[in-house]
Amino acid sequence: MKLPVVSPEVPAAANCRFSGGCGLGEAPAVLPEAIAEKLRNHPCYSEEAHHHFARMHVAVAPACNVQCHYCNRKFDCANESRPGVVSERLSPEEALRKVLAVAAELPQLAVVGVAGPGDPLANPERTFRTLALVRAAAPDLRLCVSTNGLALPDHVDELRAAGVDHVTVTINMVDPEVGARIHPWIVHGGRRLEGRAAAEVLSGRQLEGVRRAVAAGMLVKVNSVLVPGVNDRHLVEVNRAVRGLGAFVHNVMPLISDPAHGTHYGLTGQRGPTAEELEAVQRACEGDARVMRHCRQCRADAVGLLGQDRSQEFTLARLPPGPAQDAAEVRAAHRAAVERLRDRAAGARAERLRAVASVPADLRARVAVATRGEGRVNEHFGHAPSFQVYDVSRAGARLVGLRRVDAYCVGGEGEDDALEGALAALSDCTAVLVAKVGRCPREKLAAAGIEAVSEHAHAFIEEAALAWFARFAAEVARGERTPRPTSAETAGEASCGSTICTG
Ligand SMILES: C[S@@+](CC[C@H](N)C(=O)[O-])C[C@H]1O[C@@H](n2cnc3c(N)ncnc32)[C@H](O)[C@@H]1O
Ligand code: SF4
Ligand code: SF4
Repeated sequence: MKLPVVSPEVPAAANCRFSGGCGLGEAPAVLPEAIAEKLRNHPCYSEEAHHHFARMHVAVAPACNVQCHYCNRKFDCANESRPGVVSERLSPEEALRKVLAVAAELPQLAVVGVAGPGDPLANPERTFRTLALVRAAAPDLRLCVSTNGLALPDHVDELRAAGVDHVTVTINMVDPEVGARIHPWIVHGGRRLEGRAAAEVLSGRQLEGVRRAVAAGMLVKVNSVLVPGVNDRHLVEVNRAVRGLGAFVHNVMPLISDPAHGTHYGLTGQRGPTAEELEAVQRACEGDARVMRHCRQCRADAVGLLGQDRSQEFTLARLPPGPAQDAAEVRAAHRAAVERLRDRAAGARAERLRAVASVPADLRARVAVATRGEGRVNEHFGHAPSFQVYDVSRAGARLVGLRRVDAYCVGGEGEDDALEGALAALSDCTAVLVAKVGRCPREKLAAAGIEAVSEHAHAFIEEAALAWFARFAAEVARGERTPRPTSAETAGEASCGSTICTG
């Protein structure tokens, strides 16, 4: 098999000290080197790394020891990207074949994770055999596990011995009354527990698992699913508890709820949060803690850069029949190229900030960005399945979240609805930066007060955002434009056009 060539035009990573994630531009200065090293190329733990490094999930763990009201793993659709969904389950040996095939094709691959479709630690033999096989065959790849935490206290030593240094634990509550409304039952110690008793055991084990994993030197990310009316007010307490135990980053994710998924929440009409509700909880949790805002809520067999799922290219039937080449040297060259560009971009960023230094400190604007990854404005408005949303000021561009929409430019009867959905999802933005946009959507965006900006196509996101912001600030200064309040400022005024939001 031919090895892919590492492009010298690897995107300028360090255009970014965006907050959230880890703000890796600053990381080496403020974090111990051992931690900065673990962040450098992990796309989920570092907002900046997610532009340049890929992950893959291997679906070796079908069983689960907890039931969540939002999860149904029986439903599969190749086009759907959401947790728990897989096209095929793998044996550990098949997983290794797939890892090596992906590693040979994707120089950006940095992380292999087990994230289901059930729970990795409810399938310990399969999970640990997979980790051992991958470790032996491709030791430069990071290993990562995502668990509900029920069995975590029993496996921390084994995880560490397996070379896992990133663990994600889903914690939706620390109050069993709240927990009973999210997790109807668990199986623990060979017994099935229900309701409050189940939630009490689950919560105790989750917190103990986090404590032990941190003590063992692992970086712990906590995922919380935001369920409006159930744990929205409670997640600040969860945040406090897990920070107290040393969790590194908190990922507050919106509930995905649809009757077609056959989940309890879907069938009972429990809605997901609006973009504003999600942002409000993330802000409340932020304080001095790290909050992840770039999570894509991936499938349990996701492959590629976040937001660029290539899982269907790497199904078992499509893998090369023989042993795939492990292209470790190509991955190392990619890492080195990104490092060089990080150094260069750090200087370029200072220059870009100087260009907006005279903008009033209190002027800010919210912009949406259509991107396919690599840190660039490189997606057509009508093809974007989601937009990254940034708040821009003279301090730089700060990611506030991801708005998922139905791509409207796909033909068919739903086009108008999809465009309306996108307009609603971006209703608190002043501009949308795109690689291209048609005349009709441009006019509709303008009528909704959103400027479609295509002149920075293929530029790096912060570079494009600041260039647009400099022009916007000049127009505001001349009295030609009025700054628009963001949804956080108008608290609930805007509605949400997200496909993950039924509200
Ligand atoms: C499918 S789970 C697999 C790992 C493990 N069993 C767990 O729950 O952490 C991966 C992540 O997806 C989240 N998830 C599953 N279904 C979801 C849904 N409908 N909406 C939002 N998050 C969901 C889980 O809470 C978890 O954080
Ligand atoms: S613990 Fe994970 S896999 Fe199990 S039901 Fe909950 S979300 Fe699904
Ligand atoms: S679901 Fe979120 S945390 Fe997990 S791999 Fe995808 S982006 Fe990363």
